[in-house]
Amino acid sequence: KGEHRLSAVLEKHIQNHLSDSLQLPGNDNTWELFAEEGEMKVYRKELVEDGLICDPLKAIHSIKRVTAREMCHYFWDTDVRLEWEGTIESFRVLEVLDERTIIIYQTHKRVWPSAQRDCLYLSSMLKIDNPPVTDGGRIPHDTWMVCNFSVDHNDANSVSGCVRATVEICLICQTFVTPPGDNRPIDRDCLHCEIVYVANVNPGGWAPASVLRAIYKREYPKFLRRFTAYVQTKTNAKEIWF
Ligand SMILES: O=S(=O)(CCO)c1ccc(-c2ccc(C3CCCC3)c([C@@H]3C[C@@H]3c3ccccn3)c2)cc1
Repeated sequence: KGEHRLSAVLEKHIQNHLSDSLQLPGNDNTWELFAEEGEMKVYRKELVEDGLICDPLKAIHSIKRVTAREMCHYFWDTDVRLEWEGTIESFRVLEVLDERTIIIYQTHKRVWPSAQRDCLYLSSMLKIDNPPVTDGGRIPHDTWMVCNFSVDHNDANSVSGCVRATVEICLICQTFVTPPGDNRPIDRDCLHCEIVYVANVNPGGWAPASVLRAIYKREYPKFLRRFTAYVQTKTNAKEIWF
């Protein structure tokens, strides 16, 4: 695993997510369930910082026939980003820190009446070796994570007029395998992946609370629905990638 100038700060973000993002929101009453579709449950908290809506979001979901590595790979890999991400207008990889850690500058489609937003963040994908066992004590086959958090960078000649939003986002995925029994090979029907997606987005500048909360309410469930369906389709005919 490559060491780079941001390895230490990345490690801190990873440890924070492993300790708090894996806490399932159903267990405590601080999270409000605001969208539910089948296995997908989306929770939020109301949080205002300096007058800006920074509502933390946490989603849990169970996706059949895919592995944690496949989910994280397609979430992290910028080659396919525009195939599933519907809210970004453009993005550029500014720097490659190692084979699974990059720095991205992206602009989001403008949401009237607020100004257009851009984001500048480090994105890293990694395998968690000693996986934290979620409650219920079931043992995952393996655990992968993608961590996206805002950083500074000189080369981000930002699009004029954009307000810089800051993000702290994490996707943690665990593969569960139900052996088919009597020595049959494992196929995709034996797999499912349980994910926790957390997103803390600070819009970086004023926008009407009602507009932002409407965006969050619409965009997050849409993103989770669209992205998970994308990975199921993309991997369906492929060899299982643990
Ligand atoms: O999971 S990721 O890493 C995937 C890589 O793109 C990620 C997700 C979302 C954001 C994000 C950044 C800024 C804003 C702005 C727009 C107006 C004011 C806030 C939003 C708003 C919430 C809407 C949104 C929600 C879900 C998905 C996309 N958009 C979201 C960034 C990264």
